[in-house]
Amino acid sequence: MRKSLYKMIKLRKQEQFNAVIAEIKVHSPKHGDLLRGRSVLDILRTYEKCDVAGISYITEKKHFRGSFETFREICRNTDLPVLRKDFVTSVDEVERTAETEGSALLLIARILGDRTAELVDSCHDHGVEALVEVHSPYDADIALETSARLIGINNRDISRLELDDGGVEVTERIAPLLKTPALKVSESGISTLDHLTRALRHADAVLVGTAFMLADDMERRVREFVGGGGHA
Ligand SMILES: O=P(O)(O)OC[C@@H](O)[C@@H](O)c1c[nH]c2ccccc12
Repeated sequence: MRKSLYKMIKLRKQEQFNAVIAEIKVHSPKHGDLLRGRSVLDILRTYEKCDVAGISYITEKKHFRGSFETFREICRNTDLPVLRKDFVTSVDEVERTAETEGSALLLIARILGDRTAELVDSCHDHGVEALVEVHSPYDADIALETSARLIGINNRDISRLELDDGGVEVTERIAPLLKTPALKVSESGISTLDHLTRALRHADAVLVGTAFMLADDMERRVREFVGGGGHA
């Protein structure tokens, strides 16, 4: 059964956790190798222990060294919803995602422009949730024209392939423009608890990769971000 990332974000919020989508990021253009000898499944187990809302994995090969096979393996090995990140531009890729246990697919408004709505509909037709990613007021308008129930605000400029640091001020600027019942996810460049608090003032969830992958004590770092859930 495919799990819903949308529902899991809502559930974590109800449980008074911070809704955190944790990215298993194996490589980044800026930091190079982020696995540092660990396995993808080890990282998955750590994230699972920490009550995250979902898992994100980048299948793009060239810049992020991802693989579709690893995405499948992650999906097979967890009960959490899994988001596939890639630079998807075709219905074929939506269909390929729908053949896995994956929950959601990233669609980047900057890349898809006026085809965004069509691909969102195609996701929904295939039972896959769409997370439409925006970075500018122009992208926000595109996202609002779609039926997406999840909108990601990327704090980094994806066209610069992560060579910028990205700032939470992007979320602060764009989120108020998104007048929609869709859930908002602040993505990228969130590395401190201050960034987290600022992002969650405007967004329902955050998506964090690099800061977790670089942490000396990953489990501790993720728990700090997820917070107490009322049990602390
Ligand atoms: O590692 P960070 O700064 O925490 O960011 C994670 C995630 O948001 C980022 O990997 C990302 C956001 N949108 C993307 C699109 C493609 C590839 C990667 C991404």
